[in-house]
Amino acid sequence: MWSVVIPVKPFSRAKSRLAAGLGPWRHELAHAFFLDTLWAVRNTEGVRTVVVVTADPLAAAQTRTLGAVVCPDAPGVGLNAAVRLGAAKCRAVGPEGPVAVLTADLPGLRPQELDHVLREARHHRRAFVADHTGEGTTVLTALTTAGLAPAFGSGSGHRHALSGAFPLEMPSDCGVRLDVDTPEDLARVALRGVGPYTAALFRLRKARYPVADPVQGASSTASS
Ligand SMILES: Nc1nc2c(ncn2[C@@H]2O[C@H](COP(=O)(O)OP(=O)(O)OP(=O)(O)O)[C@@H](O)[C@H]2O)c(=O)[nH]1
Ligand SMILES: C=C(OP(=O)(O)O)C(=O)O
Repeated sequence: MWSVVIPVKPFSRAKSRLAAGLGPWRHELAHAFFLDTLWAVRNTEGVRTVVVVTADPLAAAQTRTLGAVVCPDAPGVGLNAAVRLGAAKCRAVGPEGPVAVLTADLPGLRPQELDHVLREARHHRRAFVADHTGEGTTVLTALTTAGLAPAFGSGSGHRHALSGAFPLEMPSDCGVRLDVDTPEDLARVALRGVGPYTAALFRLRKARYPVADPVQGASSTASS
């Protein structure tokens, strides 16, 4: 059984690369992306413990509501330190076992995809899934929490590979590789299909988002 760590920065500071195209709505999107990621993880067979590392009070409250464990983030220490805090929390709640770290911006993630990734990752001391560009990382796994050695950040896919993590091959258009950083990423994942929270937000705000509406399938256009 797997432990999963999901690091989540405060929604008010999230998705700066979406600012140009989406302005203040990016914070709502970051929130919906997190909920869809957490929902998919919680519905993945073989996942026992989910630890969300965050300083955001709303993310913390909804983490508890969805039956996951909150690990308070230390302000200003950055993503890799947050991942290490989450790994330590997994050890604390125990028992020690395999752990996967997922970014919280995977609104197209499907439980069966993550199940496949975790089954494959079982064969490797350390493994990762590159994002759809091949440059970043959306999932990092290790058979023990001490073995994670996270190196997230720009170009992390190459760093994880160079440090010995096995690259798990997944189609570039599957949800586990479709993290959303830019408006183009948002259009890509919207066309593929998003989880219930992001889909609901699209319907609510579809006049604001210049992307295909995953529910209607039509292209949303600003109506105001
Ligand atoms: N707990 C925690 N999570 C973080 C931190 N920095 C990034 N994350 C999370 O790590 C994942 C990747 O984040 P980034 O793509 O670097 O940041 P972002 O807010 O999604 O996008 P940008 O603002 O455009 O960089 C997301 O799930 C973030 O919420 C941090 O310092 N602490
Ligand atoms: C933190 C990462 O995500 P991004 O590239 O979206 O910053 C990463 O790929 O390691």
